[in-house]
Amino acid sequence: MRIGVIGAGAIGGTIAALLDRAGHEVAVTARGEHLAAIREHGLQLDGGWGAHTAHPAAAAETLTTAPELAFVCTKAQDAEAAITENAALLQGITVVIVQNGLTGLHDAMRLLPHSHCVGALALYAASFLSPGRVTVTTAANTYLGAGSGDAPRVAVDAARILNSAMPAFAIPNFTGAQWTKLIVNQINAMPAITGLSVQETLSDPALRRIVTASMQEATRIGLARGVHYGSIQGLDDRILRFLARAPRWAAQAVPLLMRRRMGATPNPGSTLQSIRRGQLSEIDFLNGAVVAEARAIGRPAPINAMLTALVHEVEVRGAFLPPATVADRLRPLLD
Ligand SMILES: NC(=O)C1=CN([C@@H]2O[C@H](COP(=O)(O)OP(=O)(O)OC[C@H]3O[C@@H](n4cnc5c(N)ncnc54)[C@H](OP(=O)(O)O)[C@@H]3O)[C@@H](O)[C@H]2O)C=CC1
Ligand SMILES: CC(C)(CO)C(=O)C(=O)O
Repeated sequence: MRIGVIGAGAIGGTIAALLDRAGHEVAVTARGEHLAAIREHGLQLDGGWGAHTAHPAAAAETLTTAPELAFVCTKAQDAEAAITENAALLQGITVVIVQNGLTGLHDAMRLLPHSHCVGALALYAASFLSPGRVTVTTAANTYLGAGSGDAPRVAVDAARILNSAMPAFAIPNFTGAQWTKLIVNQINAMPAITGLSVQETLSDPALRRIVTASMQEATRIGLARGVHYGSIQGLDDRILRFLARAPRWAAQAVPLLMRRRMGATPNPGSTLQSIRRGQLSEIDFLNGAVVAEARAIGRPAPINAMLTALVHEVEVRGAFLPPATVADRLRPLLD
């Protein structure tokens, strides 16, 4: 099958390389040194799903061939430009938006009224730390769907094709699963602020306390918005309702579960990876989304607001903050 991957970074690069290994005809878009490296040496994947070098047709911005199925795998802030650039080629086909945050699928549907848009949540973790090279640090499922009911037929079909390359399944209540992933992504901010891996930040009691508090705050906002959390990554509506009201010492079981599922290979998280590359991060679509959802119902989300502000501070200063400084800055907000 002819498959296009728009934004072949950590997540898209993994999808592209594994679909190539499964025998599909893959074309990608990428930029700068990464694009040059893919053209010269191929797209090199290693880590959790083994090593493979793919040689996809690679271009900046616009796919070179019309795909029969496409994946959009940019960071949230780049998705609109990437989709618009490729809109003509995406008409009439299924387009899978692999993105954290709450708005990716909805925005794609608006931009591509003549395509079949499907959302996807990658539970695997991947690092794109040097041009042309992607490492899978945690191998795990990808879930596809749309809306709050059963998965639409196009999601089932797209999941079956992706599943030829990596574990992928269609799920019901995709909207609720996006919220569950937003709670999981509360672990992204601390590495971006401190420069440490996700595992290191969750192993530090003071930092874990903050992550637990931000997860609890985010979960309560979701519940106040009427969210029924979807079941992914060992979490579901029942566990997240527990997280929302549990004392913090008990609630930390959730970030500790995240750490255990991640395994031992250090995972910087996708937000820290952007910062290390000197790019603006996706934080406004992660902790920032919680602040926006809270504002919509006239509630504050001070911990998520502070974490968003600290990530922006690191983006501007170009220097990470020591864990003790982060703990001091958050202390007044923790009860
Ligand atoms: N990495 C991970 O482990 C996980 C990430 N996610 C989510 O998946 C999504 C993708 O993240 P990730 O793969 O880490 O991001 P990356 O930054 O690694 O990859 C995105 C790629 O898209 C490229 N890109 C952006 N805009 C365009 C464009 N207009 N044309 C061509 N290429 C473009 C970027 O180039 P450039 O670098 O030049 O901007 C980059 O190479 C995010 O929403 C993230 O939160 C979800 C689960 C795990
Ligand atoms: C869950 C996690 C941290 C896995 O890498 C992720 O989704 C991300 O990096 O954005």
